[in-house]
Amino acid sequence: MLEATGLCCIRDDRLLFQSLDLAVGSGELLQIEGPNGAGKTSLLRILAALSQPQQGRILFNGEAIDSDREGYFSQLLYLGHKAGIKQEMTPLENLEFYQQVAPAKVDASLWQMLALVGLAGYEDMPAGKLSAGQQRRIALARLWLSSAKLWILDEPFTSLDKQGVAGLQQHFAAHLQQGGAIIMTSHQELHMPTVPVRRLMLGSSVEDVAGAGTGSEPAPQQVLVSGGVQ
Ligand SMILES: Nc1ncnc2c1ncn2[C@@H]1O[C@H](COP(=O)(O)OP(=O)(O)OP(=O)(O)O)[C@@H](O)[C@H]1O
Repeated sequence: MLEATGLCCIRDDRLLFQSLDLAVGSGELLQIEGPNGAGKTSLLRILAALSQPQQGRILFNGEAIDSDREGYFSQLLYLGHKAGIKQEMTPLENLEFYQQVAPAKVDASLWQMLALVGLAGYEDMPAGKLSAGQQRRIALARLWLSSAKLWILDEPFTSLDKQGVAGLQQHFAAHLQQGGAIIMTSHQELHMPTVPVRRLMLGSSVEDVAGAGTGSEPAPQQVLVSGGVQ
């Protein structure tokens, strides 16, 4: 579904990764791991076409993502690590807003959707007054509303309680079973026995770009590649 080759990312004069290849197919989950600052969010944003790599190319179903951005975005759901919700609006209004921006056919009502993500009873409270985990649940409701095939998720379990994590993992499994694909970062170990999880580890060492490619030192850091099925 998504295939990236030769990705290089420099941020703030630092080489975060280079020569990075990855691919995720229908029914697959790719977990991107690495210490703080390794470049996980930067990689996700590049894969979601929200920022540009210094080098490399990314294909979605064989087409460069830049060649048909609208087509790509219609198949993509990106959730950043911030909740990305409207604080002054209620959970229900937030979901109505999502539906307007990216209409998708859903069998359940928005009220049922909120109950599904554990927000029954909070439908009418301004989101800004809810806890971090409850706000996160509003954002995650998009995963139940969207018909996008590819999910790119930055730390989706942040602030969720045990039940929230378990419910989300179940929903991941259903999405994969229906032919979807997921690329996500998480510092958490996944407990999804029915799902083959591949892992990509970004390295910890970063190096000043000024020192890279001079021939005097090996290319800096990383790229332990995905592969092992847990
Ligand atoms: N737009 C930007 N401009 C300058 N530097 C940036 C930018 N985005 C990220 N960086 C830097 O790139 C490095 C990697 O950031 P990134 O957020 O990708 O790491 P991460 O692996 O997701 O970290 P964490 O686990 O802490 O969320 C950091 O040092 C950060 O300061």
